[in-house]
Amino acid sequence: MTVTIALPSKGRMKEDASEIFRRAGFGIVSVGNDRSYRGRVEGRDDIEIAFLSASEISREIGNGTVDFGVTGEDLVREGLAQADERVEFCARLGFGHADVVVAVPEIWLDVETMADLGDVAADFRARHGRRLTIATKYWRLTQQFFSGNHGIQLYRIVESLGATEGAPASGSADIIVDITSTGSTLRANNLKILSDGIIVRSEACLVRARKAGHDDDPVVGEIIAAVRGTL
Ligand SMILES: Nc1ncnc2c1ncn2[C@@H]1O[C@H](COP(=O)(O)OP(=O)(O)OP(=O)(O)O)[C@@H](O)[C@H]1O
Ligand SMILES: O=P(O)(O)OC[C@H]1O[C@H](OP(=O)(O)OP(=O)(O)O)[C@H](O)[C@@H]1O
Repeated sequence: MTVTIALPSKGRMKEDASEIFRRAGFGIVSVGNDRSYRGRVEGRDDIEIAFLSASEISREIGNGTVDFGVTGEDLVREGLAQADERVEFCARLGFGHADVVVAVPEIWLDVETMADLGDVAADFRARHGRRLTIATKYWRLTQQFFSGNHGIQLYRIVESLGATEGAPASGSADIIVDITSTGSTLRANNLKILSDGIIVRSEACLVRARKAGHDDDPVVGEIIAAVRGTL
């Protein structure tokens, strides 16, 4: 069987992902020209490389079109329901660190925790005539965290595909759920992270699609061991 590995084709994780595989002994080359979305491993005809965006990689691992991928844990958990049943996080790769967090305006002095936010959400309609609104592109993670983990049901998600941190100041939402790494975008927008408001501490991971054939495939085990050996 040929094992397919999906690697980021662009963006912040591209170079680091290829470098991990090079250190693991898998030298990756593009097939065709530099802009090609297919690659191979030097000296190996049993491994194929697919270059995709980080978010596409989580989807393709989820539906089993590829065997392995390198992408952020946040994207896998957002993209797939019951992620741990469908994929295995084989290794945390030490780059692409970012946290998915709940952040509220700094001037909400009485709101430091999710419990405080639950109180605000419960009173919000009586005070403002509408539900608390959350700007995010992380729908699934937000619903799981608010409704599942914290029993907060009274809120509305407004989809934000960019400049999410600007939503509270512009009035398009009250609070946000978004990714942060240095924290400077949150600070610049006068937002603070709730003390128990970290939803996922993400980094780039080697992720495997759980497929029946993998148990008997020595190449699958070889790839996991070689990548772990670089860390
Ligand atoms: N400062 C950061 N901002 C956003 N994402 C970051 C940051 N640092 C690390 N990441 C991680 O990078 C991944 C997103 O990477 P990138 O933006 O390159 O891909 P993408 O979402 O697939 O791109 P596109 O939306 O253009 O398809 C996520 O897993 C995220 O956690
Ligand atoms: O905590 P910080 O270090 O400030 O990083 C967080 C910011 O970085 C990302 O945006 P970026 O401009 O990198 O691009 P993106 O929205 O395309 O991911 C992300 O969406 C946040 O807005």
